[in-house]
Amino acid sequence: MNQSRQRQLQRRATEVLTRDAPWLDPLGRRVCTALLVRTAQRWRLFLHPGSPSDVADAYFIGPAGVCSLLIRDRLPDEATARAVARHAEERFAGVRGPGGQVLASSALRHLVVLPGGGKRVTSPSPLYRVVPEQDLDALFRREAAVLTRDQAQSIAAQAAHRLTGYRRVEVEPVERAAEAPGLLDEADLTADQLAAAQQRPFESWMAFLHPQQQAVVARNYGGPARISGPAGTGKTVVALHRLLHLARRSTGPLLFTTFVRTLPAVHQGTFHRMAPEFADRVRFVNLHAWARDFLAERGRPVTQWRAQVATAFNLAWLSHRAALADLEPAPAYWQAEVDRVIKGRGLTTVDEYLRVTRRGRGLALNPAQRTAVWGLYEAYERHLAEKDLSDYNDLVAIARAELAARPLEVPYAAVIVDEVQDITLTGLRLLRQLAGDGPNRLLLVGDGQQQVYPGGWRLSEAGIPVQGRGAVLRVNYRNRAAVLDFARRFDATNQVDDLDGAAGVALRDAETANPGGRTEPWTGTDSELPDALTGAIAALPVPRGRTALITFNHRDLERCAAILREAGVPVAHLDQYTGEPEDTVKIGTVHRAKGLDFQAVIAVAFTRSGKPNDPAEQELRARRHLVAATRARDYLWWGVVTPPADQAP
Ligand SMILES: Nc1ncnc2c1ncn2[C@@H]1O[C@H](COP(=O)(O)OP(=O)(O)OP(=O)(O)O)[C@@H](O)[C@H]1O
Repeated sequence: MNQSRQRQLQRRATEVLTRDAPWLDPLGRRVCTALLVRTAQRWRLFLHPGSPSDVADAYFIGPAGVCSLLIRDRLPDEATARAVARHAEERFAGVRGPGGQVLASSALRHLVVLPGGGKRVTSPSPLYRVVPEQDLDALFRREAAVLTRDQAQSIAAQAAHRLTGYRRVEVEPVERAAEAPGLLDEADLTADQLAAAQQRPFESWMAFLHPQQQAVVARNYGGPARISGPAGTGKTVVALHRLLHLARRSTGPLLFTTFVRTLPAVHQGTFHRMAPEFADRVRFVNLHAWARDFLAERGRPVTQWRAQVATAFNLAWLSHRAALADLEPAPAYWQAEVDRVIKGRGLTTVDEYLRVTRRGRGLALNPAQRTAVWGLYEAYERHLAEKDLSDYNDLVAIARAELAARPLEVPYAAVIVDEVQDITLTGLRLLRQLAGDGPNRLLLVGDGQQQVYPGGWRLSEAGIPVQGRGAVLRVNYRNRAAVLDFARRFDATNQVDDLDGAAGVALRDAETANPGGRTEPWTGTDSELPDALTGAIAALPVPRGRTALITFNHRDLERCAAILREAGVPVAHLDQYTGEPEDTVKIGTVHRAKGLDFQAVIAVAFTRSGKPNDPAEQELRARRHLVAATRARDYLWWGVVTPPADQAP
């Protein structure tokens, strides 16, 4: 703000406060003057008259959200802080936004403003942030914005009716001159800034939620809980809001984890933008990395050599394939059997394997065949042991044993697991061990229909009872209607009974929130693909940087990436994606793209000649296709590459 304008506004603010808020002490007067100046730029300030009590001294509403302020010369006690937070939540509960949405409780910020000049104080309570008066400017920084100007105005208008006992104060704007860069004011939330925000995986922190989403965020669960719902219904959004809700109500560390290596960094970015004060308390990390770090800290580092682990399986396969020769599936099927069924379920004897229900595996195996598979597994284990190797399942098993022998010194206040459908049964057991049994400590979030790895389980098999504590979301906010319609065609069966018998919702039954959208199917041969793909990129209806190219295995990804590079299209691998905007097409397999959002998606599926797949493989493929298609918000280009006519099956 330029200096003469600033001085004029300050003069006006002093006059207004002398007239309308005579009760303010010197600190209150200084702080309120600084805030009042901003009301000329359509921030809103409400002051509570009289001596300090257990409600906020002021509410300040603008792009940085709804801030309740205690302006004091010392920190409040815990009871006062809690009463202030409760009062704020009650006053703003049910404030409406666009389309019947409600203000998320996480858009409320509780601040204690202390006099400047002293040394910096960290908040002793998770309920509020301490802001020295000289740091109030931080509220006006661009990065602090969680509301658009219109949203803030609408909330302030509703607050005026709800904040009985408060007085609204404001100053008249003075003529605008050139601004110092970096701070937010009236004209700052322009299309430019919103466009920048939209490049992030979430358009911004969702300040408004569906009433059902907000209820799930704030609910008190008596034990482990489960959020389910089809693609794009806001499960991750709810999980992140829940994380903030829990962070404000606890003091210990929190864990947000997934099976996928690349997702935590993206969600960490979103969470840190909204709640920087909790950056140090929440760990975002995938489950295997957590286990590896945990074991390293305990002086038991586990080194994994992926290529050598693959060799161990290949050697086992060579010596045992004859026993499975009558059965059709390729080695990858048997590798998944060992990985997801035998080791992933923690089976230790052949008898257990003979009895187990092999969920989602398609092919029925008789006892002799199961015994043969067990032989394959034992050979694999021998090859691993010979080279002192551990695979991912071993990592989980070693971490579980270590945790059982010596629990965490500082347990997690809560553990939130996203994309839970792809975690193995032993992974779930590890998470249960980590979270313990207390209420609100374990939240599992996911959708069985989007499982991209084979296998399946019931939560009860992991000893995680969620009956009565399951919530199902059903409004799809991500995909425009045309994209959603396209994705619904995939017959993706749910192999994960994630609600333990309670009825879930399939994508087919999801409600759509966004009309419009466009899809473009293409079918052709491999030799026609380069022209089709480069043509699709050239004709994208959205900026290239907001587009992802998704394939269903690495080989196909390499093929498509080579075509794009040849055509001079800059690409960036999803392995390195953190959600920050850049002008490259993001490329990756569906395993890396799951859980993410892109404005446009180009998906390329190769159909290959050979034996028809078994039903389990077909189901898995349908689920992967559904996941890829539902990554697109506005535009989906769906390419199917068929074999040349002389090689057709
Ligand atoms: N209440 C809401 N209002 C507007 N947009 C929303 C709302 N809830 C979620 N969204 C948007 O919908 C998209 C999908 O949200 P999110 O990724 O949380 O869904 P999800 O259920 O986890 O999806 P998936 O299972 O497909 O990964 C995001 O772009 C998010 O910003």
